Amino acid sequence: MYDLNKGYEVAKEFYAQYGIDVDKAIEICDATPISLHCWQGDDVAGFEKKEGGLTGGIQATGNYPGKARNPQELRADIEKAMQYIPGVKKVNVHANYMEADTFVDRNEITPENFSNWADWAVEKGIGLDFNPTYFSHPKSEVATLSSADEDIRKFWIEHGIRCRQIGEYFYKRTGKPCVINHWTPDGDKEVPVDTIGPRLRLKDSYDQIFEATKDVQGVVDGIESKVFGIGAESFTAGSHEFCMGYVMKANKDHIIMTLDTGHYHPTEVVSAKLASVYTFSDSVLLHVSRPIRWDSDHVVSFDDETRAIMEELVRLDKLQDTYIATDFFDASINRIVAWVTGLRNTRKAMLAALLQPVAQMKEIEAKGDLSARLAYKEEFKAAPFALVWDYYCAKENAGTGLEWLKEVQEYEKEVLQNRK
Ligand SMILES: C[C@H](O)[C@H](O)[C@@H](O)C(=O)CO
Ligand SMILES: [Mn+2]
Repeated sequence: MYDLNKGYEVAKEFYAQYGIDVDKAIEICDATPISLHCWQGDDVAGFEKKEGGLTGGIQATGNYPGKARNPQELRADIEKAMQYIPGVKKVNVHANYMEADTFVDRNEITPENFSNWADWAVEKGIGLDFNPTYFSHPKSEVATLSSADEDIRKFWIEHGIRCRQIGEYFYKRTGKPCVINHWTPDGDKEVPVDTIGPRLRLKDSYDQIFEATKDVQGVVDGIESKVFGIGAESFTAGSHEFCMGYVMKANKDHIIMTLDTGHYHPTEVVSAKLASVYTFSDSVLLHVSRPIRWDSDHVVSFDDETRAIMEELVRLDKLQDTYIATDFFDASINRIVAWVTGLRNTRKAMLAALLQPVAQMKEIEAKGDLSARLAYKEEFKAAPFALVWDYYCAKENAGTGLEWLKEVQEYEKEVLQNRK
């Protein structure tokens, strides 16, 4: 390993030329929570005592050995991954990761089914986020909250209500707000003749869920849209326009938009949407993913779009108002490597964005000096933030360079390979 302190001093000198306070950037980056999604650890399978695969138009492809088979293994793997991810973290749990000795259906889950998650989070001093699971269930085959079958719709409304109660339980146990993401895969292979009926029912279902739980405390609710899913290529009830309309009309602080980086047409980017949403909303839930040609949920990369999202949040001064969560599931590689890589890249993009002279660049733009604006933007693409990143990781004891990889590979040999 090279001399990290020396590297850090050089980087500080570089950034000082532009009036950038590197220590401050690290401090802000470190304090901004990222919510680690539990479902990378077992390919979205969950722990319900039932048979059946992943549905809802999403897919975890690959068959890499060693996935978590029970909640204890999953939490141990998450702990291992968190060791190598610097900064404040939360853990994002899906409703199908409930625990019980016997089968408990989705409309019957209670906080008790998540008490082990809460005990663990309290012990670790972390917050928990939550998600209703409106898929991988016989009653989700046609539709859930937008179903024309009133019994089915009621079943899922009850699931949504219970999820908000569990969110409040997480808040009360951890003392940290619980961010719930509401996503339903409801859609159609062909464009239906009636395109408004499912939306009116979906709206009514969300209204009923929020009305029945209006006294719930400490919960923030993201409404997530999607352009299409496998088997629902032509129509989704929860389209972007629907979800944006719902959030804006609800006009409630706790109901916000979820922007998932894989949920738009391939040429649309979330970085270009943030300012418009923030014109009308005070906060946003971000699902950081990496779509390759479709919502493939590849591991987050330190790529142009992830960097652009973080740059935009910093430039809008909205980093603190944005709930940042990861959402990907790669079953073709070591799942802990997937988590560590994706979350480190998310954090690294945040740090790189914080190491830019935003005030100066805004001033230059306001003066109309568009040539200088371009020169500044380009200059910071190759600025020495990696030296700051390495120093930060070392300071946080989160593994510098690829040190962490060796340790995860050892864990694979000692623990994951024994899982048959
Ligand atoms: C498993 C999650 O609920 C899911 O990834 C959701 O957030 C989503 O993005 C579906 O495409
Ligand atoms: Mn998502």
